[in-house]
Amino acid sequence: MTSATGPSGSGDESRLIHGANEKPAFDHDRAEAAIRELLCAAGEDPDREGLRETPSRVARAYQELFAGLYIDPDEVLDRTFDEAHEELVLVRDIPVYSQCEHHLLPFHGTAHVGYIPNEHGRVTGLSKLARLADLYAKRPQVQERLTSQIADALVRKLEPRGVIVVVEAEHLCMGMRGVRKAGSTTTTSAVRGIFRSSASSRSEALALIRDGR
Ligand SMILES: Nc1nc2c(ncn2[C@@H]2O[C@H](COP(=O)(O)OP(=O)(O)OP(=O)(O)O)[C@@H](O)[C@H]2O)c(=O)[nH]1
Ligand SMILES: [Zn+2]
Repeated sequence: MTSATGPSGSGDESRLIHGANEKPAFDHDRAEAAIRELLCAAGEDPDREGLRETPSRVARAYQELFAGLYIDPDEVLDRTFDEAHEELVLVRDIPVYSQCEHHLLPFHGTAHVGYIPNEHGRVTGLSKLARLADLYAKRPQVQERLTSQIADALVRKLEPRGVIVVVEAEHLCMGMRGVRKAGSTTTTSAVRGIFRSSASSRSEALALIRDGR
């Protein structure tokens, strides 16, 4: 298992998350022109009937696939509440669809996100863990950074005793091209706090992630 416990990588968000009056947006027209150009580069005729709408359609699709660039992760976790619970909270098998930033091809699989609340019992809604995974996935990504960004956002907002994130994914850039190892999967983990310092806490959480009991 690759352990992604380092800093959150090169995903500098300050470029994209501005103040409320200055919302950055996906440039649909520019993306559309780029896709048209790509089709031309491939020797296709972008004006033939089947392709006529394609540049605009692909631009809309990428707007959706990269939507996570324009959402502030801290806002997703803004609504926290106190609940007297100081044990593990774990959401398993969150489907993730992302794109590797090297080839802009999909990698997809599941994320498992767990944390132990701090002594005040600061927790967030379960759906927010899935929203967090989703928004970081909807960016040009590498799996290691996706994994640690989810963990670091939870550390920032919940100040929990520990966080564990495991992502298992198949990269189509390794399947449909290049080395052509379809079906191979990559597992990455990010552990923070008690899950980093205590091997037994980490093993317990990993067993729950693996078996669900
Ligand atoms: N660590 C990591 N590597 C990734 C991820 N997604 C894709 N890659 C790898 O990024 C690497 C890019 O390698 P390059 O040699 O620059 O590109 P390439 O010639 O297209 O490489 P091949 O895929 O081996 O054909 C490849 O080894 C991919 O498998 C990811 O999430 N994490
Ligand atoms: Zn790739």
